[in-house]
Amino acid sequence: MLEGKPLADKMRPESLQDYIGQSRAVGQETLLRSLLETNEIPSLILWGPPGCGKTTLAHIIANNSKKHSIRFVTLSATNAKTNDVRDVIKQAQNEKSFFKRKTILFIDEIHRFNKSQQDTFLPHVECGTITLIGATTENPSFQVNAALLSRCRVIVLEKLPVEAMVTILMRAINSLGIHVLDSSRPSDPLSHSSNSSSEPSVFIEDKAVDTLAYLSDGDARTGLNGLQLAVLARLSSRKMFCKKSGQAYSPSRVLITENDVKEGLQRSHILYDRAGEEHYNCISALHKAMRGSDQNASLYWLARMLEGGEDPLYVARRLVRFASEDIGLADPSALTQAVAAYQGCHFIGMPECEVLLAQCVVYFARAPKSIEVYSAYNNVKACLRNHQGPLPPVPLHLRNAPTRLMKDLGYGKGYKYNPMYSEPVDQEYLPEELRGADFFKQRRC
Ligand SMILES: Nc1ncnc2c1ncn2[C@@H]1O[C@H](COP(=O)(O)OP(=O)(O)OP(=O)(O)O)[C@@H](O)[C@H]1O
Repeated sequence: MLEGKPLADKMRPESLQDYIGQSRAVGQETLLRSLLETNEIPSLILWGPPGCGKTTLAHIIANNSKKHSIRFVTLSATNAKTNDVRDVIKQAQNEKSFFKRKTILFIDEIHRFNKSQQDTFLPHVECGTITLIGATTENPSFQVNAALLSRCRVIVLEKLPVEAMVTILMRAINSLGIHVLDSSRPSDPLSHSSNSSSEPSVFIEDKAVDTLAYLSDGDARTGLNGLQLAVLARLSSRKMFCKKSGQAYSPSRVLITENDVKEGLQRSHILYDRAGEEHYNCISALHKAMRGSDQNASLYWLARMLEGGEDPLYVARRLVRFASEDIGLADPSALTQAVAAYQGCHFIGMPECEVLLAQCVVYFARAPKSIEVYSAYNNVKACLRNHQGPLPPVPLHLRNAPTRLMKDLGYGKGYKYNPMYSEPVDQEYLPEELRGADFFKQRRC
């Protein structure tokens, strides 16, 4: 059972009965549930974080539709070309006109198709030649053509909660024949049960299951792969031990501990809590390392986040902020670099975009730093916050006077239009009571 395909693939549910959680999207009372049960599948966009069950839900729909002789075709936007899409559409047209058979087209990672590729489906979804099911981890409002989006029902799938993760892991644990040890009743697992088969009995601590469920951060694939690696690592270390000590490898009992699952997770997915504290700790460490001009530490914290599955756009957004907050006018092109890195990440996604972020992070670590604008702006904000009473009015000479009445009220009166003067113009731009304020030197409010 542990050899060959990843455990996550082997455990993929075949029907809605085994599909855990996501009750808001496909619970008993939902519209989608009734549509699926009556096999009235509308075009759908399944939107949710990695490993929450988008592909699985599409597979369940596929199983259902095959029973009703509906064709189900899958394409992945990461490698499909526009021609592949055209072929599928042509085939769907033939099936519809000659055999009256419907086609459901599932496109994984639909956000990776550009807008014109997405346009290819539009008329065929509209006239019912294909029912489109797209899966995406990205917000479809930005990633899917508005016209296509308006013809699809968007189903939002959520990160799987810890309890759902425990259920999914327990299903795998049971199907692998692993025994769960109850930590409230400590006993030696090696004397737990007799074992007459040629396979070793595998035990897992209950707290190891909880830890795995918690650290998988709502991603069932990560959890199942972590479990698989922990079991395989334990079994092979047992074999190694027997080999080294010259003992014959005999059927025995193997215990998977909390540490084993942590190690298993670390291998499949660097231990990193994307939603929790670790996320904020790492981004803060990256920011401080760049501020301190330490290029090695900057790269290290970047890699910790990306290898741990962090959203590259989250990091890129922080870089945009850093460019102005910490580098500012000491190197104004830093902001251009950051925005370009953000757009690049947006275009190509992970893993290709990692080097864009690395380039930007090293550039920032090496760049001269200035907080001049950042501090001055903070001084202005403090000035506004601390102001007592009503804020001063905009001086009349600085006001625009688009109407006669405004002119009559003195708007714009006495304003000196700078391009008309060859000498520096003596003119006040701050309200009267702030005259002489210098936010760049110190607060004066
Ligand atoms: N709701 C669920 N119930 C039971 N098992 C699930 C569920 N969601 C995911 N799984 C398990 O996790 C594995 C990965 O899920 P799936 O491929 O559906 O994720 P996904 O949302 O399509 O992720 P990605 O965006 O990374 O492709 C599945 O093979 C299945 O074993």
